[in-house]
Amino acid sequence: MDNLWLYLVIGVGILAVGLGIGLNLLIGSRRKPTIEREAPPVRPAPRPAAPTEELERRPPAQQAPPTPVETAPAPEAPAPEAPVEAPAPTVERPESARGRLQRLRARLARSNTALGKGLLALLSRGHLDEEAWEEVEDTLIASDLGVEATTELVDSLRAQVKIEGTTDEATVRGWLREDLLRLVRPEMDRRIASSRVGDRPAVILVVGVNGTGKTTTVGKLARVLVAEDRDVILGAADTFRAAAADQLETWGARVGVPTVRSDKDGADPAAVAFDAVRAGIEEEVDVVIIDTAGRLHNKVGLMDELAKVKRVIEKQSEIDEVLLVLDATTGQNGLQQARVFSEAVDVTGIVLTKLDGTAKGGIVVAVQRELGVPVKLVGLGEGPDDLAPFDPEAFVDAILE
Ligand SMILES: Nc1nc2c(ncn2[C@@H]2O[C@H](COP(=O)(O)OP(=O)(O)OP(=O)(O)O)[C@@H](O)[C@H]2O)c(=O)[nH]1
Repeated sequence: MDNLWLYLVIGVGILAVGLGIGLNLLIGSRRKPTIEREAPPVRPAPRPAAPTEELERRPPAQQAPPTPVETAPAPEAPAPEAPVEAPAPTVERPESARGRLQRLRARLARSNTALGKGLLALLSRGHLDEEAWEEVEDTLIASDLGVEATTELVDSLRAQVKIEGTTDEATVRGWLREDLLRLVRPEMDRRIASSRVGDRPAVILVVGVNGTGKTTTVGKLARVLVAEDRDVILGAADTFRAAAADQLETWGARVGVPTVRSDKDGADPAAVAFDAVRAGIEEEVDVVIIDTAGRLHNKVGLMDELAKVKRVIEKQSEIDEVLLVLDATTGQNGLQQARVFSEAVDVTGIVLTKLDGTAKGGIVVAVQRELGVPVKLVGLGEGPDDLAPFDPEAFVDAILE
């Protein structure tokens, strides 16, 4: 009988220990996945599968390899855990740069319809007296074409009307197209430096006052270049506005482009620009694009800072392109900004943003005359692919549509 009790006690003991171990295992296996499921680092995102060999050869700098995570075993049937590939973060393949302006032409036409239609209506009226010519002039001035270009255009039109003696709409449209195109200067070189120069990347510095769309433009430009199969690195040298680096990084991550930045508020922008160019050289990318601050305590401070950024970059590389971003809706203000910036840095190209929201397309001509450098890109909306290479013919056709 005593033995029976002893066996019973030992039996219950073994059962309890067994149950305890079993429970522990079960709870343990359920807890584990919550730790492992932590999101893998996604900064910066890898580039999308690219069709060219070049892209495969040169992954972007600081690219994090996909972190293997372990899947959680099904609770009902615990099975050995097998490592699997983390799902690749979605990286967008931006729209090709070619033909973007054609797609966006309707927007340009819509906002400049008053200019084109107004001019054509005036010019094909039949008898063109002084008052009518004055109206033509006013329409052109209102489009921000500038006095000089307006006078040239009106003189040319008057001469043609006098010689040909006709104001037939199709004929007038032809003259206008020719004259406007001449003013927009289709012969200017509008290519953007975006190919490696010897053994270093092309370096693009983007400048302009705050609010013109500078950071957005850098992000959109990265997309244009990625669509052209370029390897790009961004430099967030706008350290004045804390959120600018985050904004830029987000733009880059969407297309798998890394951003060199400082996490310190108010860090030295020249140092960030220097680091970005160094990363570009080390990673053998095609192009480094550097965003700069547009606001400082005063104009002199801003220009001094820009000049310093330029000097520091030039310690390791030439700057191949300085793009000045101007808001097309600001008219004379934009021209004034163009003057100030061109004194601090050699502007090589202009980006005119917000052309979708203004009838002042004439600013293209005015700003090119002011600086003697071409408009290379135009912003026609807030969408990620709403930045297009400037095409003089498509532009003039949109105005006269
Ligand atoms: N409609 C329209 N909006 C634009 C265009 N380009 C930029 N924007 C808008 O303009 C606003 C300002 O853009 P940002 O890129 O933040 O301006 P920023 O010049 O970098 O400003 P700071 O960083 O303060 O110097 C944003 O709301 C953009 O979406 C454009 O071509 N069309």
